[in-house]
Amino acid sequence: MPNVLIIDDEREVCTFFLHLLEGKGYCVKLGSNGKDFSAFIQQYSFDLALIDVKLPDTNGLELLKQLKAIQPSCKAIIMTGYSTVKTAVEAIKYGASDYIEKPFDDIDELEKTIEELLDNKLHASQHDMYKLAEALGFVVGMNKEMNDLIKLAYKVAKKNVNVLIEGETGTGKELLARFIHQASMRYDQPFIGINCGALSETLLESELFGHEKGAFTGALKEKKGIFEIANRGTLFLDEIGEASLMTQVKLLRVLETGEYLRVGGETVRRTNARIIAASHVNLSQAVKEKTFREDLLYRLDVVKLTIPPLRERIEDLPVLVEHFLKKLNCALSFSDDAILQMKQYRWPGNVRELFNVVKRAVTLAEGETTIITPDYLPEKIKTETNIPSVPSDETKEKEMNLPSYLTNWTNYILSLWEKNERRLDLPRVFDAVKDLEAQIGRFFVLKALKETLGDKKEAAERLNITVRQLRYLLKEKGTAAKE
Ligand SMILES: Nc1ncnc2c1ncn2[C@@H]1O[C@H](COP(=O)(O)OP(=O)(O)OP(=O)(O)O)[C@@H](O)[C@H]1O
Repeated sequence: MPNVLIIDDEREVCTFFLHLLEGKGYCVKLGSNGKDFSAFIQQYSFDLALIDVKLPDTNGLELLKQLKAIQPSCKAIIMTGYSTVKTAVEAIKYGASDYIEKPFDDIDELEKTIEELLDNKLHASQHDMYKLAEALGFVVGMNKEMNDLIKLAYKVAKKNVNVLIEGETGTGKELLARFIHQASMRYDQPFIGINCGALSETLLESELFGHEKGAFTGALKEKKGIFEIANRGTLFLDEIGEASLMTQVKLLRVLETGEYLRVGGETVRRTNARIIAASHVNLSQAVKEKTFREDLLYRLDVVKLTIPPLRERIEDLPVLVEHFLKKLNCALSFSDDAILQMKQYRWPGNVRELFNVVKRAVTLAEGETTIITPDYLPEKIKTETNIPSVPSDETKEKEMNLPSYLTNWTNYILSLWEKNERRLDLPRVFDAVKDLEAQIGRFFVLKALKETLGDKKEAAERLNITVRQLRYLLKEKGTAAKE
């Protein structure tokens, strides 16, 4: 019989779950604060915990972290009010299986979610997730960050929240947006994309909101905007960072109220389109530079998904190449050294650039050979080598991705080893070795900090180093290397 823990300070919520779950034969424990949680978690082992975000003495995220540290196999659902949806999405990143919004208006859906978690159907739904990605030609690969990203995307797809996708050009932002649309309840409604950078201000406004006849010179007929066409579907606002400040104000109004006016119109119209916005520039930075409105960013990034650049998931290059060869219907293959060379390149144009390189190589090689060697690669790929990327401060929270760093590092050293060139820049190898030491130190520190909920002293003790060394490994400013 599954053991379920409910932590909520609203009596009615607790009573509701007690009736619902005891009726199914589950064993239910009720608590109303962090203290109750600690007492129960020491005493019993749970299969599922439903935790409210807002509690009188703590918040649900803290409890979730403790739960995952003490009873990692216990599933968790976070309960939230609409205004705390952002926190709920954070919770999924910390290991919650799902979140539910209060008040609960779809009890059947709620029961289904709970039953699926307890029956371990999560695995089956992940299977569906990979099948959907495959059907859309979206290669997920082995990279942990990409896998976490797609799992989060799949979970939030079913919720009616706006999503912001950030990532360098060509990383697959639009493909991910399509994946979210297909995984959502809106899959049978239109998915409409618009590039906010490609149109002038007036045209963009008229594309978004539509216009009335005679609204401006050239507006000979009335026209529906894409907010109207994508109603009940998904609206993909690509390069949102390029929208003018005026357009941003108008977008903000629609996002706040769901209402808008056609250009030159007076009738207030409503839209129920779900917004997925994408940007290759970092919008928080754009806010600092005053080119993007903070209130609009707040509305858009209820869920933020950042796609890593290809060079940070280079272990997946072979499977992407394989996928593109299939897509091109081509029986050729790449030689090992061609793949190795490609792994050394920085790929500023990311997956799109990779696709173009594969297409070019296939065109050149067809009729000449069945194995594509480095000779068929562009000159820049043959000459440029890529030092394994050092995780930036901004990504340090989410990465925890030691295996992928180690794979990159090993590939890099092996490529130098196997290059068989007469000259080798040994100091570069030494730099890479130094980098390896620093990064491994940092990965262990980040892991320890996660386990100690950010307590630097405790983390340093666990690692047998001083707090000062720990801060140095985190590259905190003003910390000297040695004591
Ligand atoms: N994970 C992937 N699997 C398969 N194909 C991919 C993947 N990521 C990107 N692509 C392909 O790369 C190309 C660029 O992808 P997409 O247009 O989604 O990128 P983007 O980030 O939206 O680009 P931009 O910033 O230039 O708008 C497309 O042809 C897409 O199919």
